[in-house]
Amino acid sequence: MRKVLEKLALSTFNTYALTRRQSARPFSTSAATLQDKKTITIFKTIPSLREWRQKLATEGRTLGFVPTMGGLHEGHLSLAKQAAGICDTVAVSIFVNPAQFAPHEDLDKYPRMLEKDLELLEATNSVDAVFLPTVKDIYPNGIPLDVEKQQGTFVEVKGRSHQMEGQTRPGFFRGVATVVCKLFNIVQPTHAFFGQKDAQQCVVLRSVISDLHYPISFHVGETVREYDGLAMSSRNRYLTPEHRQFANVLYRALSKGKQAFENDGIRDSKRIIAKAQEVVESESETKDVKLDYFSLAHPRTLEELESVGEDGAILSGAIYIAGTRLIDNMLLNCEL
Ligand SMILES: Nc1ncnc2c1ncn2[C@@H]1O[C@H](COP(=O)(O)OP(=O)(O)OP(=O)(O)O)[C@@H](O)[C@H]1O
Ligand SMILES: CC(C)(CO)[C@@H](O)C(=O)[O-]
Ligand code: BAL
Repeated sequence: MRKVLEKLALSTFNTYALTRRQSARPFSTSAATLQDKKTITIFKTIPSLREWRQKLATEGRTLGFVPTMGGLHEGHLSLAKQAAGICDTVAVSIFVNPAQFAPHEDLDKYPRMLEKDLELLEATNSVDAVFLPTVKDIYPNGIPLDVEKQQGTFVEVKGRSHQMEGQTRPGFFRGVATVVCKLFNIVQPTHAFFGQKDAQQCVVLRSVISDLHYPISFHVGETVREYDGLAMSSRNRYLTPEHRQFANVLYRALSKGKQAFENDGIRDSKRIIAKAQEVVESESETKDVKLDYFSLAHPRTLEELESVGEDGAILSGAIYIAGTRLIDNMLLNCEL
């Protein structure tokens, strides 16, 4: 893999077939298995990706797309595997999108580990193409983090972007919707895959697809969790071993809220949220945990609910553990 990446850095070509380390395979591996092994092609420019995409179109193949910001974990890999189960071909993008970070947020320290990411994707045997655009390609006008200074075209989803995550991160969904539209226009997938962990993002992007008439089927993958319930997230890497020990507090809190709904039949929003709050507040007294918000929202409009009705609800929250922001959610009798 290191050789491949060196080649990638040095070469002036646009696309690269990853050479498979066949010599590292067990002697007993059958010819059929080797033939079935996918070869990942890496695209670093928009024209090279478009050329590949056009060829797929002439062959009438479906294309599943998993946009990511890298720092990959099992959550991302599960989306790639889900895509491979549904689509003929799978593309993953890795692009740390400046437009979704506020000036005070963690753009600079966000995990960047391309070599490891490619190894993980290769091991899934689910991915055909990886797209690695540059910031200049995606934002030809530049992309200052201060929204007031930005130039060019941006996509806003009104009514779904200002609450929950959007209250603390006001420009966040504008940045997400904008980059995802750009990526959709470049990659032209037939199917797109997003994780339930980012529930509001799913609702916002489902609206984008429907409002802007993208001919793309939208799929949501279940949240993949660590052994103790902590939702996998690239930002979990920021946690020290000490903080990691209680980082599942948000999961425990949301589980209490969900239990109140499912086992005790409680429908009143304040009472469900109070159950979750109790858990975080009791730990905040002794540990470096701060609650940002809990929300009980309608699964499509994201309006805050007074009580859970027949459409169900998204119970979600965000906390800070020693300054690291973690989000999670549970679905009460609904789907995204
Ligand atoms: N635990 C998870 N289970 C399933 N999907 C996930 C999980 N974590 C992230 N995803 C999905 O992977 C895609 C790419 O997410 P992203 O690269 O931002 O990773 P992340 O782990 O969510 O990082 P962050 O720390 O920025 O929240 C998104 O659709 C996201 O919802
Ligand atoms: C969808 C996304 C890749 C857009 O940058 C990002 O918000 C993410 O990884 O969830
Ligand atoms: N998965 C969401 C990416 C972000 O927090 O920027």
